[in-house]
This record gives sequence, C-alpha cells and structure tokens, in this order.
Amino acid sequence: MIQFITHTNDRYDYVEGARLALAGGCRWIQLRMKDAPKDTFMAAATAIGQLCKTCHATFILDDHAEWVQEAGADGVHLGKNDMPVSEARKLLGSRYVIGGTANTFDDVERLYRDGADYIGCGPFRFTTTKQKLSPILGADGYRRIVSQMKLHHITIPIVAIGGILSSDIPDVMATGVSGIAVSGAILNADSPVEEMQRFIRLTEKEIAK
Ligand SMILES: Cc1ncc(COP(=O)(O)OP(=O)(O)O)c(N)n1
Ligand SMILES: Cc1ncsc1CCOP(=O)(O)O
Ligand SMILES: [Mg+2]
Repeated sequence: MIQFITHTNDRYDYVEGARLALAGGCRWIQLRMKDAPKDTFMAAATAIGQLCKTCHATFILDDHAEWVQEAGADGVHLGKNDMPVSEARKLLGSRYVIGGTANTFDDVERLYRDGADYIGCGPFRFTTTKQKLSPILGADGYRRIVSQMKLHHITIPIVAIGGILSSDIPDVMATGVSGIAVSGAILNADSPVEEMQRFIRLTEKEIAK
C-alpha cells in the first residue's frame, strides 16, 4: 500500500497534488497542512475528500482528530505531539482509521497497545518535507524494528516514510514493512502521475514476492 502525503511546491497546491496522486492510482491520501487555520484546512479537506470519494480512496487527516468527522474523513494520523491514539480511539470509535508515528520499537509497542490501525515509521532518510526529524532509520532500522515485532508477536502494518524514492522501494519493502508513505518524490517528479504509477507498480511487485 502507498499513502500519499500532501505538500506544495511551485507547481502544485495541496488539492492538485492529491488529484495527481489519485490519477496515478494512489488510493490512500493524507491531508498534511501544517499550521493551517481551520477554514483553510477544511476547504482543502472538502475538495480532497470529494476527489477521494470519487476514486474510492481512503482519506485521512494529519494531526486533527477533532476535525475528522466534520471533514467527512476516514481517519487521522497522529504523532507524539498530537492527541494520544487511545484518546482519538475513544473520540472516533472503531470505524475510523487511526495511524501513529514511530521511530523505535518502543513506539511501535506503545501504539499497538493503544489500538492504532497502522504505524508510520521513519524517517527512512533525511527529507525537507518535515522539520525536526527523528533519528534516520535506514533499511537497517526497519529490519531491527520488524525483527523485534516478530519476537514480541506484534502484528500491525508498518508504513515506511521519509525521503523515499522509487529506487528505494525494493530495499525498503525487503525489510518486512507493509507499505510506503511518500510526498516529495511524487510532487517533484517531472510527471507526478507516472511517478505514482511507478511507486505502486514497484511496491506491488515486492508484496507479490
Ligand atoms: C504515515 C505517516 N507517518 C508519519 C507521519 C508523521 O507524523 P507526525 O510525527 O505527527 O509529524 P507531522 O506529519 O504531523 O509533522 C505522518 N504524518 N504520516
Ligand atoms: C510527514 C513525515 N514524517 C516523517 S518524514 C515525513 C515527510 C514525508 O515526505 P517525503 O516523502 O517528501 O520525505
Ligand atoms: Mg502530527
């Protein structure tokens, strides 16, 4: 599975980026719009939510568990400084998707116990898309976390994130993660639609192995 994280550059705004990712076949979009006021965020959420409905794609919000229902979204992604996953679960119930951020096996264990549906684990490498990055994991970091999960019988999808390029997909997927979250590699490609198609093709090839 591939999750597209919205961002902007000099060519595309948040909604256009999401539209291109969907046109390339992505079926999981996260609206990440740091520090946006509620009305700006909701305007983008309404537009992207509509695009996702048309494409039967999952639509989640970054950070804002309290806006999920009003936005008509399917869920939320929560980091260490956001609402705790357990509290979001009480607020939203079991029908919404809740993802959490991990950088270590301890984070994974905590999020699993708190009832997350999936874990965004990273960063794989340095990226300018997010400020104040946690320590870089690289492929070895994912291998360590996945092997600790096996030891402790923890089963939850791990989505790798952070500076991932299409050329990284075989190495990243070979670590045992379930999927990839990506932003810059799609938005900065000559053709975002074709790049998303490439991400999906390469990820599915590794999953089929
Ligand atoms: C899939 C996915 N994984 C990790 C993150 C990072 O979330 P967080 O730690 O809350 O940082 P911000 O994205 O809010 O800056 C994510 N958004 N998505
Ligand atoms: C939101 C987030 N969390 C860790 S890295 C990252 C940014 C992902 O975007 P990119 O694929 O451009 O590095
Ligand atoms: Mg966050």
